[in-house]
This record gives sequence, structure tokens and C-alpha cells, in this order.
Amino acid sequence: MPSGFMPGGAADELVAAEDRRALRRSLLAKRRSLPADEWARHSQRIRALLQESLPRLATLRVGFCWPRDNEADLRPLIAHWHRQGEPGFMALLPLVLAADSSLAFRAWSPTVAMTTDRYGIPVPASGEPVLPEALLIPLVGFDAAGSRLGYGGGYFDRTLASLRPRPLAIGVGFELSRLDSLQREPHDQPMDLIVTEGGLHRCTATPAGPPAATKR
Ligand SMILES: Nc1nc2c(c(=O)[nH]1)N(C=O)[C@@H](CNc1ccc(C(=O)N[C@@H](CCC(=O)O)C(=O)O)cc1)CN2
Ligand SMILES: Nc1ncnc2c1ncn2[C@@H]1O[C@H](COP(=O)(O)OP(=O)(O)OP(=O)(O)O)[C@@H](O)[C@H]1O
Repeated sequence: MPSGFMPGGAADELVAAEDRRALRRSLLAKRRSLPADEWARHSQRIRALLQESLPRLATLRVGFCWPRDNEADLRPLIAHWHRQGEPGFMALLPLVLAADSSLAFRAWSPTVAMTTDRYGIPVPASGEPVLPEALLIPLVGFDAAGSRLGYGGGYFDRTLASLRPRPLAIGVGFELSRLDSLQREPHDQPMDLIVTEGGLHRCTATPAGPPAATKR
């Protein structure tokens, strides 16, 4: 569509949204082509980093995701924390209740009955909603400032924007999804920490602050 037909700003937004979609497609293709043995090694390294560097997670209500599309597999670590049984720990899975809404969370344990959500992702079949204190959030793309690209549903952005207190946001992904810089949109909620097979990184952006490059 010729941009001259759009009112000021709207054309730029359309281009940005299309760029984001194209970027998401190419990053997803890259992650899907990760060989199974590397995926398993990277997932294991990420679990070890989380366990060693963030031991307090074993005492919190932690939201994680059931892996799809070659996302890192955190289930063995979550199951380990569950078995360890420290007071305060609860494993939670996100639930899409409606498009354009925030995620709800239900307790998960290895024996809980499961069903699938609208995207075919396994979720606990029943249970009261529980508020997470920390979220392990899958990354389709990310940069060092903590800007994140997801599947495009905006679910984690809405969830982080609405929860009080805001849970600790830990982005989880692979180095192959790292970008030099990812344009942050007003609704984008930056990650506090990012963990990849390359290490655990504290992010340079803050939710309400200016872009990281202008901060120091
Ligand atoms: N494992 C996992 N579970 C999760 C998330 C996630 O990122 N990973 N979510 C994080 O928000 C929520 C689900 N979000 C989703 C948002 C959009 C689509 C979606 O539109 N999927 C399409 C197209 C994907 C594509 O671009 O290829 C599809 O599957 O056909 C799926 C899940 C909750 N559960
Ligand atoms: N706090 C919010 N309030 C209303 N709409 C929002 C909010 N956050 C995000 N959105 C909407 O969600 C849509 C998708 O956002 P975006 O492309 O950033 O998703 P994403 O972070 O990649 O997806 P996800 O979090 O599901 O993995 C956008 O159209 C955006 O307007």
C-alpha cells in the first residue's frame, strides 16, 4: 500500500509491524533448525545457569512455559525445584483465557491433569489462578537492553503491565535469537534478566525509562 494514502505516522507503524512479522518469521525459522542435540545441550546449560545463579527462584511462585517450537526446555529444573519442596515454591503455567487479554497462571506439578489451550500448548486442566512472583519468558528475539520479541500475541507484555507487584521478568532463549538492537514499542515490557546458553545477563533497560542507549 503506498504510504502517501496513510495519515501521518500510521504508515510508519504499518511498516514497523510488517518488519516485526518478517523478523519473527526468520528468527523462528532459525530456532526451528537448531539440531536436537544442540537444543538439548543449550537447554541443559540454561537450566544449570538458572539453578546456580538464581537459587532464590526455588522459593518463589515461578511461571514457566511448556516448550514449543524448540524453546528451551526448563521442565527438568522446574520438576527438580518441585521435588526439593522449599517453602514458597510453586511452579505455574500460563493460560490464555482470551485473545487480547493478560495471561492467567495455574499451579503445575508432575502429576497434575493437563489439557491444551487454543494454541495446542499443554496447560493444567483445573486450578485456582495464582499470581507469579517471577516469570521465565521464552524469547523469539532479544537484545542486550532486554527488549523482547515473542509470538506476537502481546500476552507477556499485557501480563507484566498489569501485575502488581510486577514479577521479575527473566527472558529465556538461545544466542541464535540475539539481535544487535530491537526497536522497542511503547507497550513492550523489557526483561530484567536474560539467560541464554552464553550466560546470565542483567538487562540495561528499565520499564518506564528511556531507551538503554541514552541511560548510564
Ligand atoms: N511455550 C509457550 N507457551 C506460551 C507462550 C510462549 O511464548 N511459549 N506464550 C507467550 O505469549 C503464551 C501463548 N502465546 C502465543 C501467542 C501467539 C501464538 C500464535 O499466534 N501462534 C501461531 C503463529 C506463530 C508463528 O508466528 O509461527 C501458530 O502457532 O500458528 C501462539 C502462542 C502462553 N503460552
Ligand atoms: N499492555 C498492553 N495493552 C494493550 N495491548 C497490548 C499491550 N501490550 C501489547 N499489546 C498488543 O499486543 C500486540 C502484540 O504485541 P507484540 O508484537 O509486542 O507481541 P509479543 O511480545 O511478540 O508477543 P507475546 O508476548 O505473546 O509472546 C500488539 O498489537 C500490542 O498492541
